[in-house]
Amino acid sequence: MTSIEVQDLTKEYGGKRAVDGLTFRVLPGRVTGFLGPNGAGKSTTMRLVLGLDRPTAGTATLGGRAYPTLREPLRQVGALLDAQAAHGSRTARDHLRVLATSNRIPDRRVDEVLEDTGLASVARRRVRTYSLGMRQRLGIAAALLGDPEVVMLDEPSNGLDPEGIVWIRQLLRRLAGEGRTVLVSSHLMKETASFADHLVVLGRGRLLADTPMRDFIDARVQPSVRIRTSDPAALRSALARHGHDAVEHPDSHWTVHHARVDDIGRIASAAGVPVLELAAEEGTLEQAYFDLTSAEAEFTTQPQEA
Ligand SMILES: Nc1ncnc2c1ncn2[C@@H]1O[C@H](COP(=O)(O)OP(=O)(O)OP(=O)(O)O)[C@@H](O)[C@H]1O
Repeated sequence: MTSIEVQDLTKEYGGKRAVDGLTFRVLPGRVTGFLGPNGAGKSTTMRLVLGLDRPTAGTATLGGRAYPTLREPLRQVGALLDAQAAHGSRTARDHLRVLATSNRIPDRRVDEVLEDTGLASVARRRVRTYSLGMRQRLGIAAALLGDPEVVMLDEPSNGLDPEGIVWIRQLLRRLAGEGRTVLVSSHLMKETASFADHLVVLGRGRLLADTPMRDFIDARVQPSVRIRTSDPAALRSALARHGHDAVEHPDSHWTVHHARVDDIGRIASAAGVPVLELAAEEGTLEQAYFDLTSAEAEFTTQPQEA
């Protein structure tokens, strides 16, 4: 199977570095979430991998080969970069047939991907009548047309309805399960957490993290414990005796920060505190991401004077 290799990659636009000495690999069999603030260089990196732009320095290859040297590129890598790319006056089916013919892909794949992306019933409508979500689906259909080993999608959930969001999650998991190399950029942290195994995070064109998603979160967010009791005074003093600080919430549950659920359970039980509810609160990708990128954002929102 094919991986994406980015090596010492740099891209300057008019002296400004959009991508700055990047090195990472995207491996087959897992979904890699591609994260970073606006302007971090995600789209530029994808464009460089697809040969749509030339690097100032370094290389971006697929299975060791530069995109322009691939003999039948759509069969090796499918990408969604810009959902507006399809010609508005064509039907979705014609758009895909043109792509299939020019890449020597059998016509039956057109019907398969239309079916896969839920567009079969609207395939004879002109693309200009499509909603943003339908265009996204069409872009994904085009990316999958050549049954490629590598799939790169730039913000695929954009414009999708709730059902579409569940669909894309399942699609990405399936593609990775089939052993493909899947790179997906997104600004939606809950979404990314639901489909990614691994993360590559950029900030100002540089690599900030290249790590399994679970490790990324665990390294940055301390776990906490949620607990509810009918005897708050007893809970508070039992926790205090063990050096834990607890915060009470209006709905009468408590959060114990920097704590593990096993330890808090034992403390409560040993002190005879009646426990109505006890749960581990895992750190979220969103918390970990903000922890990493807060100092890196290219555009930070300035508080407005009232
Ligand atoms: N064709 C171009 N000409 C000049 N500057 C560009 C060009 N393309 C990208 N840039 C600049 O390169 C930087 C990286 O942009 P890029 O679109 O790759 O970021 P991104 O991480 O994809 O951002 P977003 O999350 O907003 O899509 C930005 O400062 C952007 O303005």
